[in-house]
Amino acid sequence: MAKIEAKILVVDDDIDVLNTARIYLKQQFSLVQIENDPQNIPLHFERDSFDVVLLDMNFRKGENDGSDGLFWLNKILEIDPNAIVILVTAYGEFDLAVQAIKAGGTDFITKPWKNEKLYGTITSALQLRKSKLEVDRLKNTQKTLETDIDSKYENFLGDSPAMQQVFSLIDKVAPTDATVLILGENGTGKELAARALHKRSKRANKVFIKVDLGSISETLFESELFGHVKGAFTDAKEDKPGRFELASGGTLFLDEIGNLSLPLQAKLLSVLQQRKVSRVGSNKEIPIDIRLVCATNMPLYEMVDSGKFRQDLLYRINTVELNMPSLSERTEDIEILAAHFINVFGKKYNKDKVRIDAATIAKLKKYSWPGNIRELEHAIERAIILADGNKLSTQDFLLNTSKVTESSDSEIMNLSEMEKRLILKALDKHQGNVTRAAKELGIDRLALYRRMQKYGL
Ligand SMILES: Nc1ncnc2c1ncn2[C@@H]1O[C@H](COP(=O)(O)OP(=O)(O)OP(=O)(O)O)[C@@H](O)[C@H]1O
Repeated sequence: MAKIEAKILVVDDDIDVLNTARIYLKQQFSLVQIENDPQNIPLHFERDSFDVVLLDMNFRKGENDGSDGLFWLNKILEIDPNAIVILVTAYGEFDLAVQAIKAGGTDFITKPWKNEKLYGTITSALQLRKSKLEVDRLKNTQKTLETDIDSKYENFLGDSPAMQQVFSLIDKVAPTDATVLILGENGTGKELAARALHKRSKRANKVFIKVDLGSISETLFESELFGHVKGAFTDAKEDKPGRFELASGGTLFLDEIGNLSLPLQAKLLSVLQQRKVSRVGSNKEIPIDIRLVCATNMPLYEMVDSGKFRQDLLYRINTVELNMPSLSERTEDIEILAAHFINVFGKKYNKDKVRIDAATIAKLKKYSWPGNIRELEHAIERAIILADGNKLSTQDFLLNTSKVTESSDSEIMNLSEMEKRLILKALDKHQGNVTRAAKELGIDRLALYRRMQKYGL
């Protein structure tokens, strides 16, 4: 039988006990070290890390108050707060065992032990060790992601009156636990706004969990959001918490909420009303403490009128509404946004001397930007890649603006007409290939499909 990959340290002043333990444990686990002087414990930890420490509670002969064991237990936990320590007590020392567990010990075993009992205790302790390390890893990942995102939030830009209104509303609402519904077209910064709300809330030090409801299938919805227990369905190999549980204490951001089908809307509503979830396959109710932020680019109020979105759900999620202006409503921000993206992509592509001239900015301001800031971001990235010298000029932007801008000067064309023409042009250019047309327009495929539907294309 293959040995279990684990490092074990056994500390006991009785050499016979140590040798017996070593002979048995070496057959089961990949690395076993023994030590008869607890003073050497820090040395062992300097040289190695251990998954499980088996620690005798009474070192000095004749002493059995366990104070030595408790001392060394504390020392080990000081060195490695994730250490898993199994205390070894004499038969009948239950009070001592309880004291040790309260002090941070994981489990205890009485001497003399049966090998199977020792094996069982160590293997379940190893599971705990694995989970602790995984939690640590996730915490670190979260921290790294947050540092990334923090720097992004610093760059939530906009001098226009429309954006100043957005910032002022975020400042007012963020410190409350009010549910916020963010409405706006694709690429207008809805996710940035949701993260800004979290960053400025009392929950800023807790997690921010995003769920893209547009990409979760009907079958996976419950398991993804509410979690499942092992065996609840064929693929449920182990217990898994849902996003609601993971977000507890923090903020849950439900993106694309307008894409939820009516049956899923009912399920979501019920959880929001009860503020409790049950994992799939379990009846146990888990209370959830989340700040909810939702976003969509769909016309939710019209959808309520046409019976596609539940009114009661809308009222649960729209305590405060935040409307993200489209880029065409705030063309005065194009200059600072362009400067910002030129800075970002200039660094990325080692072209940090690249500048843009006033004529090109003027041209960018005339364009309708159906994909909003995301489209501007992509357009600048592409222009920087294509630019030959250090100056971005109109030719570096493949915006299909020629016809649109010229005609928009001479005839009155509303935004929808412009958008429709741009979509047609992009589809035409890519022989009907929606993925490529969407990429060119700087929006995602789903967004393009929705717009094609809207214009009956
Ligand atoms: N005000 C802003 N300042 C700087 N960058 C912005 C701003 N708004 C959006 N962006 C950038 O534009 C891109 C799209 O933003 P975001 O993902 O927040 O939009 P969204 O409305 O959530 O999009 P979608 O509806 O497609 O999910 C991101 O890269 C974001 O960093």
